[in-house]
Amino acid sequence: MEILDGKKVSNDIKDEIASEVLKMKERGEKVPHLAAVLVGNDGASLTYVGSKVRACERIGFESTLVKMPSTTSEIELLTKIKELNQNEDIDGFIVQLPLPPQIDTQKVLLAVDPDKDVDGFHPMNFGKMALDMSTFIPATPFGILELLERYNVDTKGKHTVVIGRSHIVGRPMSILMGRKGWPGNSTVTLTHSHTKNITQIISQADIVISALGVPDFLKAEMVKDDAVVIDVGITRVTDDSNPKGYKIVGDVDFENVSKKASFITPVPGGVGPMTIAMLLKNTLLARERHRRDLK
Ligand SMILES: Nc1nc(=O)c2c([nH]1)NC[C@@H]1CN(c3ccc(C(=O)N[C@@H](CCC(=O)O)C(=O)O)cc3)C=[N+]21
Repeated sequence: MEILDGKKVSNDIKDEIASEVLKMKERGEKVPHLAAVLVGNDGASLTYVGSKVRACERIGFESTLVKMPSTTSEIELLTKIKELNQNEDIDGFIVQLPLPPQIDTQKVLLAVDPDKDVDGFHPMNFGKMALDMSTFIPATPFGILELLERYNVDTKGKHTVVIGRSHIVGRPMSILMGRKGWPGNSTVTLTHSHTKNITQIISQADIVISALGVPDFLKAEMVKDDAVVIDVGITRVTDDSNPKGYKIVGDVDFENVSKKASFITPVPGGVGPMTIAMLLKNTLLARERHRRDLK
């Protein structure tokens, strides 16, 4: 069994981006600028956005954190998005999800300028992704592809089973794994809460990507020998022995599944850190495109 070490690979990627930023500075160019909008003060969201801003600082990006109260109206958020769309200095921005219930998430995602949509959540970018056009690929699926690539995991002709059909992980992942090229050329089954005989389907998978959010869902008995197991789950559970008072657990019973798997991602230290690295990569891409457009 080999661990797909997202912590290490994400650090490699951040180093690569940092050296690109250095070259930009040497050429006297503007460095990439990422903005993040956080509505409300959900604990997990604060942690993630904080990690994104810290990562920007580490690699030499400019970053802006826009904090708005949980009582923010849809109009107020849409106005802020318009501002960010028009702000020439900002290359890319994200609106951290989930949003409070008074705000229609679909309206918000549609309002983001597709050229600044480094999350890849705008329908235009989602469509381009499905059609193999150059675009921003959502950071979590992008991170999983990058891990598979850097560890030379063979995906051609393999049966990939994706568990969960969320718009930000499961659905795009199912599309990406079936695309031409590598990592791709996989035969994909997208499973969800209405899937019949899900355990039987999972047992046939060469590659399992679990994006469910149910701790310990995936057990060793459910996976084939030598399966590749990607754990996208990130559930916080209380843990009094941890100074933070909680720990992060994935969907996979790592201790037992790892004995059977050929490759496996840990939680923490797997897909999570990759998500942040690929958001930065998309922001670098946005900066480069933006610069070319200005010429
Ligand atoms: N517009 C938007 N874009 C997102 O990309 C987005 C979002 N909204 N909403 C929430 C999810 C979740 N997400 C994570 C990012 C990093 C870790 C991460 O770094 N996890 C660490 C642990 C971090 C911890 O200690 O909490 C790890 O797995 O090792 C996890 C999850 C991005 N998301």
